[in-house]
Amino acid sequence: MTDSIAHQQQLYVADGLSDEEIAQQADLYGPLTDSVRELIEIALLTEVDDPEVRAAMEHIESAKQLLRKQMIPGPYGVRWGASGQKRAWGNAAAGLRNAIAPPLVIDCDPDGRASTDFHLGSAYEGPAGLTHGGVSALVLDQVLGAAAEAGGAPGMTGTLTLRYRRPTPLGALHAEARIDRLEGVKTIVVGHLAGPDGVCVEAEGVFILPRWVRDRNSATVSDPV
Ligand SMILES: CCCCCCCC/C=C\CCCCCCCC(=O)SCCNC(=O)CCNC(=O)[C@H](O)C(C)(C)COP(=O)(O)OP(=O)(O)OC[C@H]1O[C@@H](n2cnc3c(N)ncnc32)[C@H](O)[C@@H]1OP(=O)(O)O
Repeated sequence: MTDSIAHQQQLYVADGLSDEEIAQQADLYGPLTDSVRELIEIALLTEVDDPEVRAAMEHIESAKQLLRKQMIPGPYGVRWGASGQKRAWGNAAAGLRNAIAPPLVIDCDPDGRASTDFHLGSAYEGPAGLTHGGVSALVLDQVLGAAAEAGGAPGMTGTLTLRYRRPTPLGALHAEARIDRLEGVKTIVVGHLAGPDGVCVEAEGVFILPRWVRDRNSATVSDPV
């Protein structure tokens, strides 16, 4: 096994937190993330002058110093609490603690479907006034991956194919996906991203459970993990 796979495995952690402790953490850090996300948008659009910018930067510096006092070494990884509740809070598309994430709140169905209504602000701009194509890919990767996982056939993205049919506006958007078929260890998922005028991006993804997980799942209990 390579060092990078061993490192990756260590970032999937069962930390045994109770649902109550998880809710407390979500209540504490969720609003912090929302506030930082808002700050990104404000920093992008503000037109205040020199003194205000300098004063704001001093406040931001103080906040950074406060928050830096105690930190996990990072990255956040994926964690499970005592009840099996999963926290991918560092996830770039959906992480509760990631201010870069729009964030996506994804509804999942065990029949292998996932959907989300979300909002992209000015921070996700590509062409003038429109959503960046890479951000559309980020959203679709996550939603298609969530459908695969919801249907009990999770995996990492092996291939993601996109067709950008019409420009994607910023603002209120919708994405959805469903498992199309299983081919051995591959889960093929289809989906799309839509704006108010209809489908903007169509997607097909091939999700594959990595070999190291497949090997572990097929190991007997007496085998070392
Ligand atoms: C403790 C729990 C652990 C959980 C583990 C994770 C599950 C995730 C669960 C939930 C996710 C929720 C949502 C997330 C959404 C976002 C996802 C991302 O952003 S993922 C980041 C971007 N993707 C990568 O970085 C992949 C990098 N590539 C790899 O790691 C490998 O290449 C991988 C896993 C894709 C395939 O490696 P192999 O060693 O398992 O593959 P081989 O055994 O050689 O092939 C198996 C079959 O797959 C085909 N295949 C291999 N690579 C393919 C590819 N790139 N595209 C299409 N098919 C491929 C092969 O032809 C073969 O097919 P034939 O069985 O013969 O029909």
